[in-house]
Amino acid sequence: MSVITLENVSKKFKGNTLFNQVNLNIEKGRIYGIVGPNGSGKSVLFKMICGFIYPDEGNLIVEGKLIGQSKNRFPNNFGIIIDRPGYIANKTGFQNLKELASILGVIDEDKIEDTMELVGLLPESDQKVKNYSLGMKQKLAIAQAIMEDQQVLILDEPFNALDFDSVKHIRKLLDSYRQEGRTILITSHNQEDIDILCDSVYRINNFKLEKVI
Ligand SMILES: Nc1ncnc2c1ncn2[C@@H]1O[C@H](COP(=O)(O)OP(=O)(O)OP(=O)(O)O)[C@@H](O)[C@H]1O
Repeated sequence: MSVITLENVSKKFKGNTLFNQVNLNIEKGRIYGIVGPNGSGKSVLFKMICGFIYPDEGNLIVEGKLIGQSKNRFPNNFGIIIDRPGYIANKTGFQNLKELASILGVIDEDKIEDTMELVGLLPESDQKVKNYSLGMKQKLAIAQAIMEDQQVLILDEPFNALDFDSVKHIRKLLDSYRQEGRTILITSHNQEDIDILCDSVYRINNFKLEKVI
């Protein structure tokens, strides 16, 4: 079953072409890797898929709905890491996640605590996010992306700043999500992450997505 479809999607910024007539089909229950050099458009691709920016041409269809129309500006139920999330620096990790969880109101405090433990953060810690290390901030980003059991995860560099054991742990977690039937898109500059996790890999090349695996 196709979860995300790109049909002839093109995108330019100030005359600089990033994507030209790109087609892509993302199937449920698989992990996809998007690779390419710095500045090739990986984050822009993810932002288009999430409805944060719109293609100049072409269609983006998520679960059968055309993204960008008034009622479907953003896909529902995506867990997203793109760029650095805007945390409230003076609050703890738990308080930040609680604020985010209050938007949809579908999870309780126990679920937030469980998710924090799952990614390797201490829910009861009174440490404010402004004093978090880079790796801890990354774990908090992962926690917000998964805490509501989001069925599609769009993860731009999810392993950034994580230590070796944490990388192994998060890889296992993503693998278990795939087995549950969730769909995951990741970028990584670490080829090992891509090789270990991904069922399909696409490289941005010549303004297209070239299938590598
Ligand atoms: N809102 C924007 N306005 C103008 N140019 C933009 C905008 N967003 C991205 N770009 C440009 O698009 C290009 C692709 O950026 P993008 O962040 O997608 O690269 P990337 O492949 O994710 O790179 P990296 O590997 O460094 O993370 C860059 O040249 C960037 O400057």
